Amino acid sequence: MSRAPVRAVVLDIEGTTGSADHVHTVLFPYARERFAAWFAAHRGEPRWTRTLEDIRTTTGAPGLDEAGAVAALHAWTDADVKAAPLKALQGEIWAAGYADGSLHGHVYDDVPEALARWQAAGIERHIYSSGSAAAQRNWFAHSNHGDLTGLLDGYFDLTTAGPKREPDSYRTISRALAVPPGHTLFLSDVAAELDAAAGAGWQTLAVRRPDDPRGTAVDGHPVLGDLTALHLPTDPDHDPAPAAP
Ligand SMILES: CSCCC(=O)C(=O)COP(=O)(O)O
Ligand SMILES: [Mg+2]
Repeated sequence: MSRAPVRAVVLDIEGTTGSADHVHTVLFPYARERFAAWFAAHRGEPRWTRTLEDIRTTTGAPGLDEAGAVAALHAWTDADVKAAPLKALQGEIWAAGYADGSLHGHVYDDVPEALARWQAAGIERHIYSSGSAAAQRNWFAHSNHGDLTGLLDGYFDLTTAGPKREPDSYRTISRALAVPPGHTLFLSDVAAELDAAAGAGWQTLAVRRPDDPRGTAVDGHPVLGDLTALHLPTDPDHDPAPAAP
């Protein structure tokens, strides 16, 4: 069965466009070591109150104090829980690390060229990650290949789309993009995310990097080792920039 031409590519970060190892051994510890200092530095400010409230709501513990909130952040980090307050605070702490040059985002060598190829073909390019949209943007703005944000059209996260393993999240993105699901391609290293996207009617392809310790297979999905050979046919019936009426 032939597939509809792709009008939008949506890409995962960790394990797909960038190194999962870099996220887990560089970014996560960087934020983990700074949660307590962040609370101490911002005590009593509106963002301190808002963050504490968000953590209380997410943990279901209305009486949680600052020390309890830091403990929850540590526990979520250690278990890689995709909790929105954790992702927001990680993004804020990482931003300072990018700004002072102590952090960079890792992007695999084939990714900039693939994004540029799709851009030239008039195909939209969006990121969907559990990291906050601000964290995603900073990752690509401060990557090992320089500032790649000019190759990307937008960023979806837990707060704007929802969890990555639920088809409804992909339906939300489809509405935001105004691109039909069948014309949207999702690339990820995680079978459950690909299953959810397929459940929303999207096209899917798995990506498993050769350095991934989980091996090269992704349950039930055709797999690419990189994006070099992913040449997407353009849609002759679709003008990505229609003239104003
Ligand atoms: C640069 S965004 C940081 C990645 C992150 O925090 C994360 O949890 C990765 O989630 P993903 O959905 O990209 O697997
Ligand atoms: Mg991933």
